[in-house]
Amino acid sequence: MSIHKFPQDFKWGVATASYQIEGAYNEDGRGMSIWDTFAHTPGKVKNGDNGNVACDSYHRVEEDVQLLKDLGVKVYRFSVSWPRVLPSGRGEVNQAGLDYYHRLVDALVANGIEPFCTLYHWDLPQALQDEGGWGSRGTIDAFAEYAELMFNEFKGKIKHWITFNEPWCMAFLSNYLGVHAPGNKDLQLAIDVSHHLLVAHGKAVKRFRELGIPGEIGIAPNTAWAVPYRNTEEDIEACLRIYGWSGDWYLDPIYFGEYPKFMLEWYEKLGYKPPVVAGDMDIIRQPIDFIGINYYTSSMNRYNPGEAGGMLSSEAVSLGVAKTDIGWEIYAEGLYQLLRYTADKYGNPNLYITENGACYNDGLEQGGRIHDQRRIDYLAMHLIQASRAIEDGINLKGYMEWSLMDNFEWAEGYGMRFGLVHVDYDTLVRTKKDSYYWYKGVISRNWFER
Ligand SMILES: N=[N+]=NCCCCNC(=O)[C@@H]1[C@H]2[C@H](O)[C@@H](O)[C@H](O)[C@@H](CO)[C@@H]12
Repeated sequence: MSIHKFPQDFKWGVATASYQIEGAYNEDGRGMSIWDTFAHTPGKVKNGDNGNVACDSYHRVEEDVQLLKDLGVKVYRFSVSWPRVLPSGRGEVNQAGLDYYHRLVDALVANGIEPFCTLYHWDLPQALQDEGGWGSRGTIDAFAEYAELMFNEFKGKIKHWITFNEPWCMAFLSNYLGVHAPGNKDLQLAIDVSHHLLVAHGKAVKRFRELGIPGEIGIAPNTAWAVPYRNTEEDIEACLRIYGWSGDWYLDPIYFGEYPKFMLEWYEKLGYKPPVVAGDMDIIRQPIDFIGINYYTSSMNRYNPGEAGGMLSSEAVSLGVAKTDIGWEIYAEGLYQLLRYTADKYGNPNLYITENGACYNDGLEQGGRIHDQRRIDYLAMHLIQASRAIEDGINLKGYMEWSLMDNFEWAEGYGMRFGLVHVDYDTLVRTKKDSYYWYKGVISRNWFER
Protein backbone atom coordinates (compact mmCIF):
# COMPACT_ATOMS: atom_id res chain seq x y z
CA MET A 1 0.00 0.00 0.00
CA SER A 2 1.21 3.52 -0.77
CA ILE A 3 0.12 7.00 0.17
CA HIS A 4 -0.90 9.23 -2.76
CA LYS A 5 -0.81 12.93 -1.92
CA PHE A 6 -1.97 16.13 -3.62
CA PRO A 7 -0.87 19.79 -3.35
CA GLN A 8 -2.48 21.91 -0.64
CA ASP A 9 -4.36 24.11 -3.14
CA PHE A 10 -5.49 21.26 -5.39
CA LYS A 11 -8.97 21.99 -6.75
CA TRP A 12 -11.11 18.97 -6.01
CA GLY A 13 -14.47 18.99 -7.76
CA VAL A 14 -17.21 17.27 -9.66
CA ALA A 15 -18.77 17.99 -13.05
CA THR A 16 -22.21 17.98 -14.65
CA ALA A 17 -23.80 19.52 -17.77
CA SER A 18 -27.00 21.47 -18.37
CA TYR A 19 -28.91 19.18 -20.72
CA GLN A 20 -27.95 16.12 -18.69
CA ILE A 21 -29.30 17.30 -15.31
CA GLU A 22 -31.51 20.42 -15.52
CA GLY A 23 -34.81 19.26 -17.08
CA ALA A 24 -37.43 22.06 -17.20
CA TYR A 25 -36.86 21.91 -20.96
CA ASN A 26 -39.87 24.09 -21.79
CA GLU A 27 -40.19 26.21 -18.65
CA ASP A 28 -39.61 29.86 -17.85
CA GLY A 29 -38.85 30.90 -21.39
CA ARG A 30 -36.16 28.35 -22.27
CA GLY A 31 -35.77 27.87 -26.04
CA MET A 32 -35.37 24.48 -27.72
CA SER A 33 -31.89 23.02 -28.16
CA ILE A 34 -30.60 20.55 -30.75
CA TRP A 35 -30.62 17.90 -28.02
CA ASP A 36 -34.33 18.44 -27.39
CA THR A 37 -34.93 17.96 -31.11
CA PHE A 38 -32.59 14.96 -31.34
CA ALA A 39 -33.93 13.21 -28.22
CA HIS A 40 -37.52 13.80 -29.34
CA THR A 41 -36.74 12.08 -32.66
CA PRO A 42 -37.63 8.37 -32.45
CA GLY A 43 -34.65 6.02 -32.63
CA LYS A 44 -31.94 8.52 -31.71
CA VAL A 45 -31.74 7.86 -27.95
CA LYS A 46 -32.07 4.47 -26.24
CA ASN A 47 -35.52 3.76 -24.78
CA GLY A 48 -36.71 7.05 -26.30
CA ASP A 49 -35.21 8.85 -23.28
CA ASN A 50 -34.87 12.65 -23.31
CA GLY A 51 -33.85 15.55 -21.09
CA ASN A 52 -37.32 16.96 -20.56
CA VAL A 53 -37.05 16.28 -16.80
CA ALA A 54 -33.58 14.68 -16.39
CA CYS A 55 -32.57 15.13 -12.71
CA ASP A 56 -34.87 18.16 -12.34
CA SER A 57 -31.89 20.18 -11.13
CA TYR A 58 -33.52 23.35 -12.43
CA HIS A 59 -35.92 23.09 -9.47
CA ARG A 60 -33.40 21.63 -6.97
CA VAL A 61 -30.57 24.13 -6.65
CA GLU A 62 -30.51 24.02 -2.84
CA GLU A 63 -30.69 20.23 -2.71
CA ASP A 64 -27.88 19.75 -5.22
CA VAL A 65 -25.66 22.41 -3.67
CA GLN A 66 -26.13 20.66 -0.33
CA LEU A 67 -24.84 17.45 -1.94
CA LEU A 68 -21.77 19.41 -3.12
CA LYS A 69 -21.25 20.97 0.30
CA ASP A 70 -21.52 17.60 2.07
CA LEU A 71 -19.02 16.16 -0.44
CA GLY A 72 -16.58 18.95 0.44
CA VAL A 73 -15.67 19.94 -3.14
CA LYS A 74 -13.69 23.13 -3.77
CA VAL A 75 -15.11 23.63 -7.28
CA TYR A 76 -18.26 22.65 -9.15
CA ARG A 77 -18.10 22.39 -12.92
CA PHE A 78 -21.50 22.94 -14.54
CA SER A 79 -22.58 24.14 -17.97
CA VAL A 80 -24.99 26.85 -19.08
CA SER A 81 -27.91 26.02 -21.36
CA TRP A 82 -27.43 28.62 -24.10
CA PRO A 83 -31.12 28.47 -25.14
CA ARG A 84 -32.17 28.99 -21.52
CA VAL A 85 -30.52 32.43 -21.47
CA LEU A 86 -30.89 33.28 -25.18
CA PRO A 87 -33.93 31.31 -26.42
CA SER A 88 -33.25 32.17 -30.07
CA GLY A 89 -29.50 31.89 -29.69
CA ARG A 90 -28.96 35.63 -30.00
CA GLY A 91 -30.82 38.89 -29.32
CA GLU A 92 -33.55 38.79 -26.66
CA VAL A 93 -32.31 37.67 -23.24
CA ASN A 94 -34.46 35.39 -21.05
CA GLN A 95 -34.05 36.95 -17.60
CA ALA A 96 -35.61 33.91 -15.87
CA GLY A 97 -32.83 31.82 -17.39
CA LEU A 98 -30.12 34.13 -16.12
CA ASP A 99 -31.85 34.20 -12.72
CA TYR A 100 -31.55 30.39 -12.47
CA TYR A 101 -27.80 30.57 -12.95
CA HIS A 102 -27.55 33.42 -10.47
CA ARG A 103 -29.38 31.26 -7.91
CA LEU A 104 -26.95 28.41 -8.58
CA VAL A 105 -23.78 30.54 -8.56
CA ASP A 106 -24.85 32.51 -5.46
CA ALA A 107 -25.57 29.25 -3.59
CA LEU A 108 -22.18 27.85 -4.60
CA VAL A 109 -20.28 30.98 -3.53
CA ALA A 110 -22.25 31.15 -0.26
CA ASN A 111 -21.04 27.60 0.47
CA GLY A 112 -17.41 28.30 -0.40
CA ILE A 113 -17.54 26.39 -3.69
CA GLU A 114 -15.93 27.98 -6.75
CA PRO A 115 -18.17 27.90 -9.87
CA PHE A 116 -16.38 26.43 -12.92
CA CYS A 117 -18.56 27.35 -15.88
CA THR A 118 -18.66 25.57 -19.23
CA LEU A 119 -20.31 27.90 -21.74
CA TYR A 120 -21.09 25.15 -24.24
CA HIS A 121 -21.71 21.49 -23.44
CA TRP A 122 -23.50 20.54 -26.68
CA ASP A 123 -26.98 22.08 -26.31
CA LEU A 124 -26.97 24.54 -29.22
CA PRO A 125 -30.16 26.63 -29.60
CA GLN A 126 -32.29 24.94 -32.27
CA ALA A 127 -32.92 28.37 -33.83
CA LEU A 128 -29.22 28.57 -34.71
CA GLN A 129 -29.21 25.00 -36.02
CA ASP A 130 -32.04 26.04 -38.33
CA GLU A 131 -29.55 28.55 -39.82
CA GLY A 132 -26.85 25.88 -40.28
CA GLY A 133 -25.63 25.53 -36.71
CA TRP A 134 -21.89 25.07 -36.25
CA GLY A 135 -21.65 24.38 -39.98
CA SER A 136 -22.36 28.08 -40.53
CA ARG A 137 -19.96 30.94 -39.82
CA GLY A 138 -22.91 32.93 -38.46
CA THR A 139 -22.88 30.80 -35.32
CA ILE A 140 -19.39 32.08 -34.54
CA ASP A 141 -20.59 35.60 -33.74
CA ALA A 142 -23.72 34.27 -32.03
CA PHE A 143 -21.46 32.35 -29.63
CA ALA A 144 -19.23 35.38 -29.06
CA GLU A 145 -22.36 37.44 -28.22
CA TYR A 146 -23.57 34.72 -25.82
CA ALA A 147 -20.15 34.48 -24.18
CA GLU A 148 -19.98 38.27 -23.73
CA LEU A 149 -23.43 38.26 -22.13
CA MET A 150 -22.33 35.61 -19.62
CA PHE A 151 -18.96 37.27 -18.92
CA ASN A 152 -20.63 40.60 -18.11
CA GLU A 153 -23.49 39.00 -16.16
CA PHE A 154 -21.24 36.90 -13.90
CA LYS A 155 -18.11 39.07 -13.83
CA GLY A 156 -16.38 38.58 -10.47
CA LYS A 157 -18.72 35.73 -9.44
CA ILE A 158 -17.49 33.08 -11.90
CA LYS A 159 -13.70 33.05 -12.23
CA HIS A 160 -13.15 29.80 -14.14
CA TRP A 161 -14.54 29.55 -17.67
CA ILE A 162 -14.45 26.84 -20.34
CA THR A 163 -15.56 27.78 -23.86
CA PHE A 164 -16.25 24.32 -25.30
CA ASN A 165 -16.64 20.85 -23.90
CA GLU A 166 -15.14 18.19 -26.16
CA PRO A 167 -14.87 19.83 -29.59
CA TRP A 168 -14.34 16.38 -31.19
CA CYS A 169 -17.79 15.29 -29.99
CA MET A 170 -19.33 18.55 -31.27
CA ALA A 171 -17.74 18.06 -34.68
CA PHE A 172 -17.10 14.37 -35.42
CA LEU A 173 -19.33 12.37 -33.06
CA SER A 174 -22.23 14.70 -33.99
CA ASN A 175 -21.63 15.54 -37.64
CA TYR A 176 -19.53 12.67 -39.07
CA LEU A 177 -20.46 9.61 -37.02
CA GLY A 178 -24.02 10.84 -36.47
CA VAL A 179 -24.21 9.44 -32.93
CA HIS A 180 -24.97 12.77 -31.19
CA ALA A 181 -27.13 15.78 -32.07
CA PRO A 182 -27.77 16.99 -34.74
CA GLY A 183 -26.88 13.52 -36.15
CA ASN A 184 -25.18 14.37 -39.47
CA LYS A 185 -22.78 12.06 -41.32
CA ASP A 186 -20.63 14.42 -43.40
CA LEU A 187 -16.84 14.58 -42.99
CA GLN A 188 -16.42 18.02 -44.58
CA LEU A 189 -19.19 19.36 -42.36
CA ALA A 190 -17.38 17.96 -39.31
CA ILE A 191 -14.17 19.68 -40.42
CA ASP A 192 -16.12 22.92 -40.97
CA VAL A 193 -17.70 22.63 -37.49
CA SER A 194 -14.26 22.10 -35.96
CA HIS A 195 -12.96 25.23 -37.61
CA HIS A 196 -15.96 27.39 -36.78
CA LEU A 197 -15.95 26.39 -33.13
CA LEU A 198 -12.23 27.17 -32.93
CA VAL A 199 -12.81 30.67 -34.35
CA ALA A 200 -15.72 31.10 -31.92
CA HIS A 201 -13.44 29.98 -29.07
CA GLY A 202 -10.83 32.55 -30.12
CA LYS A 203 -13.38 35.36 -30.35
CA ALA A 204 -14.74 34.53 -26.89
CA VAL A 205 -11.25 34.49 -25.36
CA LYS A 206 -10.45 37.80 -27.07
CA ARG A 207 -13.60 39.41 -25.59
CA PHE A 208 -12.81 37.89 -22.18
CA ARG A 209 -9.47 39.72 -22.25
CA GLU A 210 -10.84 42.96 -23.73
CA LEU A 211 -13.59 43.13 -21.09
CA GLY A 212 -11.01 42.63 -18.34
CA ILE A 213 -12.96 39.75 -16.81
CA PRO A 214 -11.13 38.54 -13.67
CA GLY A 215 -10.26 34.84 -13.69
CA GLU A 216 -9.14 32.22 -16.19
CA ILE A 217 -10.44 30.72 -19.42
CA GLY A 218 -9.67 27.50 -21.28
CA ILE A 219 -11.09 24.70 -23.39
CA ALA A 220 -11.78 21.01 -22.60
CA PRO A 221 -10.98 18.56 -25.41
CA ASN A 222 -11.81 14.88 -24.95
CA THR A 223 -8.65 12.96 -25.47
CA ALA A 224 -8.56 9.20 -25.44
CA TRP A 225 -4.99 7.91 -25.38
CA ALA A 226 -3.92 5.41 -28.04
CA VAL A 227 -1.37 2.60 -27.54
CA PRO A 228 0.37 1.07 -30.60
CA TYR A 229 -0.40 -2.62 -31.22
CA ARG A 230 3.13 -3.18 -32.54
CA ASN A 231 6.11 -0.90 -32.07
CA THR A 232 6.16 -0.12 -35.77
CA GLU A 233 6.10 3.26 -37.51
CA GLU A 234 2.76 2.37 -39.14
CA ASP A 235 1.04 1.49 -35.86
CA ILE A 236 2.58 4.45 -34.01
CA GLU A 237 1.36 6.82 -36.75
CA ALA A 238 -2.07 5.18 -36.60
CA CYS A 239 -2.14 6.07 -32.89
CA LEU A 240 -0.99 9.63 -33.51
CA ARG A 241 -3.89 10.07 -35.95
CA ILE A 242 -6.37 8.80 -33.36
CA TYR A 243 -5.03 11.15 -30.73
CA GLY A 244 -4.60 13.94 -33.28
CA TRP A 245 -8.24 13.59 -34.29
CA SER A 246 -9.61 14.68 -30.90
CA GLY A 247 -6.62 16.46 -29.31
CA ASP A 248 -3.99 18.02 -31.57
CA TRP A 249 -6.58 19.10 -34.13
CA TYR A 250 -7.94 21.59 -31.60
CA LEU A 251 -4.95 22.38 -29.39
CA ASP A 252 -2.36 22.97 -32.14
CA PRO A 253 -4.36 25.87 -33.71
CA ILE A 254 -4.78 27.40 -30.24
CA TYR A 255 -1.13 26.98 -29.16
CA PHE A 256 0.67 27.19 -32.51
CA GLY A 257 -1.78 29.02 -34.80
CA GLU A 258 -1.85 26.13 -37.27
CA TYR A 259 -3.49 22.74 -37.71
CA PRO A 260 -1.22 19.72 -37.16
CA LYS A 261 0.48 19.13 -40.52
CA PHE A 262 0.17 15.35 -40.40
CA MET A 263 -3.59 15.57 -39.93
CA LEU A 264 -4.02 18.32 -42.57
CA GLU A 265 -2.14 16.15 -45.07
CA TRP A 266 -4.25 13.13 -44.14
CA TYR A 267 -7.51 14.98 -44.73
CA GLU A 268 -6.23 16.62 -47.91
CA LYS A 269 -5.29 13.16 -49.24
CA LEU A 270 -8.98 12.25 -48.73
CA GLY A 271 -10.08 15.48 -50.43
CA TYR A 272 -10.98 17.55 -47.38
CA LYS A 273 -9.59 20.68 -45.71
CA PRO A 274 -10.66 23.27 -43.12
CA PRO A 275 -12.54 26.36 -44.44
CA VAL A 276 -9.89 28.84 -43.26
CA VAL A 277 -10.62 32.52 -43.96
CA ALA A 278 -7.84 35.12 -43.74
CA GLY A 279 -7.35 36.13 -40.12
CA ASP A 280 -9.03 33.05 -38.62
CA MET A 281 -5.86 31.42 -37.32
CA ASP A 282 -4.78 34.64 -35.56
CA ILE A 283 -8.17 34.80 -33.82
CA ILE A 284 -7.95 31.14 -32.78
CA ARG A 285 -4.50 31.45 -31.23
CA GLN A 286 -5.51 33.76 -28.36
CA PRO A 287 -3.49 32.61 -25.33
CA ILE A 288 -5.56 30.54 -22.87
CA ASP A 289 -4.98 29.96 -19.16
CA PHE A 290 -5.47 26.18 -18.95
CA ILE A 291 -6.42 23.05 -20.81
CA GLY A 292 -9.26 20.91 -19.43
CA ILE A 293 -8.55 17.21 -19.87
CA ASN A 294 -11.54 14.87 -20.12
CA TYR A 295 -10.21 11.34 -19.78
CA TYR A 296 -12.13 8.06 -19.58
CA THR A 297 -10.39 5.40 -21.58
CA SER A 298 -7.68 4.51 -24.07
CA SER A 299 -7.48 2.26 -27.08
CA MET A 300 -4.87 0.05 -28.69
CA ASN A 301 -4.59 0.85 -32.39
CA ARG A 302 -2.89 -0.60 -35.44
CA TYR A 303 -2.53 0.55 -39.02
CA ASN A 304 -5.26 -0.86 -41.25
CA PRO A 305 -5.96 0.83 -44.60
CA GLY A 306 -9.03 -1.33 -45.04
CA GLU A 307 -12.61 -0.72 -43.88
CA ALA A 308 -11.79 -1.83 -40.32
CA GLY A 309 -9.33 1.06 -40.09
CA GLY A 310 -11.96 3.61 -41.02
CA MET A 311 -11.27 7.12 -42.25
CA LEU A 312 -7.96 7.27 -40.36
CA SER A 313 -6.74 3.78 -41.38
CA SER A 314 -6.40 3.09 -37.68
CA GLU A 315 -8.11 -0.01 -36.29
CA ALA A 316 -8.81 -0.34 -32.59
CA VAL A 317 -7.94 -3.72 -31.09
CA SER A 318 -8.68 -4.77 -27.54
CA LEU A 319 -6.29 -3.80 -24.76
CA GLY A 320 -7.42 -7.00 -23.08
CA VAL A 321 -8.37 -5.17 -19.87
CA ALA A 322 -11.58 -4.84 -17.85
CA LYS A 323 -14.33 -2.60 -19.16
CA THR A 324 -16.87 -0.39 -17.42
CA ASP A 325 -20.58 -1.02 -17.94
CA ILE A 326 -20.65 1.28 -20.97
CA GLY A 327 -17.99 -0.89 -22.60
CA TRP A 328 -15.00 1.45 -22.30
CA GLU A 329 -11.68 -0.21 -21.46
CA ILE A 330 -10.05 0.76 -18.15
CA TYR A 331 -6.49 1.97 -18.70
CA ALA A 332 -5.35 4.38 -16.00
CA GLU A 333 -1.79 4.50 -17.38
CA GLY A 334 -3.30 6.27 -20.40
CA LEU A 335 -4.21 9.22 -18.21
CA TYR A 336 -0.59 9.68 -17.19
CA GLN A 337 0.65 9.31 -20.79
CA LEU A 338 -1.94 11.83 -21.96
CA LEU A 339 -0.97 14.36 -19.29
CA ARG A 340 2.73 13.83 -20.12
CA TYR A 341 2.16 14.25 -23.85
CA THR A 342 0.06 17.40 -23.36
CA ALA A 343 2.56 18.96 -20.93
CA ASP A 344 5.52 18.19 -23.23
CA LYS A 345 3.84 19.40 -26.41
CA TYR A 346 2.25 22.65 -25.19
CA GLY A 347 4.85 23.95 -22.75
CA ASN A 348 3.58 22.47 -19.47
CA PRO A 349 0.44 24.67 -19.27
CA ASN A 350 -1.91 24.60 -16.31
CA LEU A 351 -4.12 21.53 -16.62
CA TYR A 352 -7.32 20.48 -14.91
CA ILE A 353 -8.81 17.03 -15.24
CA THR A 354 -12.24 18.42 -16.06
CA GLU A 355 -13.82 14.96 -16.38
CA ASN A 356 -12.86 11.47 -15.26
CA GLY A 357 -15.27 8.82 -14.07
CA ALA A 358 -16.82 5.44 -14.71
CA CYS A 359 -20.13 4.00 -15.76
CA TYR A 360 -21.29 1.33 -13.34
CA ASN A 361 -24.99 0.59 -13.08
CA ASP A 362 -25.06 -0.69 -9.49
CA GLY A 363 -28.54 -0.34 -8.02
CA LEU A 364 -29.99 0.30 -4.60
CA GLU A 365 -29.39 -2.52 -2.15
CA GLN A 366 -31.18 -3.43 1.07
CA GLY A 367 -30.82 -0.60 3.54
CA GLY A 368 -30.63 1.96 0.77
CA ARG A 369 -26.90 1.69 0.16
CA ILE A 370 -25.22 1.42 -3.26
CA HIS A 371 -22.00 -0.57 -3.13
CA ASP A 372 -20.18 0.72 -6.23
CA GLN A 373 -16.75 -0.63 -5.31
CA ARG A 374 -15.79 -0.83 -9.00
CA ARG A 375 -16.18 2.95 -9.30
CA ILE A 376 -14.02 3.46 -6.21
CA ASP A 377 -11.36 1.21 -7.75
CA TYR A 378 -11.55 3.09 -11.06
CA LEU A 379 -11.21 6.49 -9.37
CA ALA A 380 -8.34 5.32 -7.17
CA MET A 381 -6.41 3.91 -10.14
CA HIS A 382 -6.77 7.18 -12.05
CA LEU A 383 -6.02 9.44 -9.08
CA ILE A 384 -2.79 7.48 -8.56
CA GLN A 385 -1.81 8.47 -12.12
CA ALA A 386 -2.81 12.08 -11.45
CA SER A 387 -0.66 12.19 -8.32
CA ARG A 388 2.22 10.60 -10.29
CA ALA A 389 1.91 13.30 -12.95
CA ILE A 390 2.11 16.08 -10.37
CA GLU A 391 5.17 14.46 -8.77
CA ASP A 392 6.75 14.45 -12.27
CA GLY A 393 6.32 18.23 -12.52
CA ILE A 394 3.17 18.38 -14.63
CA ASN A 395 1.06 21.43 -13.72
CA LEU A 396 -2.10 19.56 -12.85
CA LYS A 397 -4.19 21.98 -10.76
CA GLY A 398 -7.40 20.11 -10.11
CA TYR A 399 -9.63 17.11 -10.68
CA MET A 400 -13.37 17.14 -11.41
CA GLU A 401 -14.98 13.74 -11.21
CA TRP A 402 -17.70 12.84 -13.72
CA SER A 403 -20.27 12.99 -12.37
CA LEU A 404 -21.92 14.37 -9.24
CA MET A 405 -25.07 12.36 -9.99
CA ASP A 406 -26.45 9.85 -12.47
CA ASN A 407 -27.84 11.79 -15.42
CA PHE A 408 -28.95 11.74 -19.06
CA GLU A 409 -26.11 9.90 -20.81
CA TRP A 410 -26.76 11.27 -24.30
CA ALA A 411 -27.57 8.56 -26.87
CA GLU A 412 -27.45 5.94 -24.09
CA GLY A 413 -30.26 7.68 -22.23
CA TYR A 414 -30.66 6.96 -18.48
CA GLY A 415 -29.47 3.36 -18.62
CA MET A 416 -25.84 4.28 -18.12
CA ARG A 417 -24.96 5.67 -14.68
CA PHE A 418 -21.81 7.73 -13.96
CA GLY A 419 -22.88 9.37 -10.70
CA LEU A 420 -21.40 9.43 -7.22
CA VAL A 421 -25.05 9.94 -6.30
CA HIS A 422 -27.78 7.59 -7.53
CA VAL A 423 -30.89 9.17 -9.03
CA ASP A 424 -34.22 7.34 -9.03
CA TYR A 425 -35.72 8.75 -12.23
CA ASP A 426 -39.28 7.97 -11.10
CA THR A 427 -39.05 9.82 -7.81
CA LEU A 428 -35.89 11.91 -8.47
CA VAL A 429 -34.67 10.88 -5.02
CA ARG A 430 -30.90 11.26 -4.74
CA THR A 431 -28.95 8.56 -2.82
CA LYS A 432 -25.24 8.87 -2.04
CA LYS A 433 -23.27 5.84 -3.26
CA ASP A 434 -20.28 4.29 -1.46
CA SER A 435 -18.05 6.12 -3.98
CA TYR A 436 -19.47 9.47 -2.78
CA TYR A 437 -18.24 8.74 0.75
CA TRP A 438 -14.87 7.46 -0.52
CA TYR A 439 -14.29 10.59 -2.65
CA LYS A 440 -15.42 12.79 0.27
CA GLY A 441 -12.63 11.19 2.35
CA VAL A 442 -10.03 11.77 -0.34
CA ILE A 443 -10.99 15.44 -0.60
CA SER A 444 -11.00 16.03 3.15
CA ARG A 445 -7.58 14.38 3.68
CA ASN A 446 -6.05 15.51 0.35
CA TRP A 447 -4.38 12.08 0.16
CA PHE A 448 -5.42 8.45 0.03
CA GLU A 449 -3.83 5.08 0.63
CA ARG A 450 -3.95 2.31 -1.95
N1 LIG B 1 -19.73 6.39 -29.70
N2 LIG B 1 -19.01 6.90 -28.98
N3 LIG B 1 -18.45 7.48 -28.27
C1 LIG B 1 -17.29 7.71 -27.51
C2 LIG B 1 -17.50 8.99 -26.77
C3 LIG B 1 -16.25 9.35 -26.04
C4 LIG B 1 -16.32 10.77 -25.71
N4 LIG B 1 -17.42 11.02 -24.77
C5 LIG B 1 -17.14 11.55 -23.64
O1 LIG B 1 -16.01 11.75 -23.34
C6 LIG B 1 -18.29 11.96 -22.74
C7 LIG B 1 -18.02 13.11 -21.92
C8 LIG B 1 -19.06 14.21 -21.89
O2 LIG B 1 -18.47 15.48 -21.63
C9 LIG B 1 -20.14 13.95 -20.81
O3 LIG B 1 -21.23 14.81 -21.04
C10 LIG B 1 -20.55 12.48 -20.85
O4 LIG B 1 -21.63 12.25 -19.97
C11 LIG B 1 -19.34 11.66 -20.43
C12 LIG B 1 -19.68 10.18 -20.30
O5 LIG B 1 -20.00 9.66 -21.57
C13 LIG B 1 -18.19 11.85 -21.37
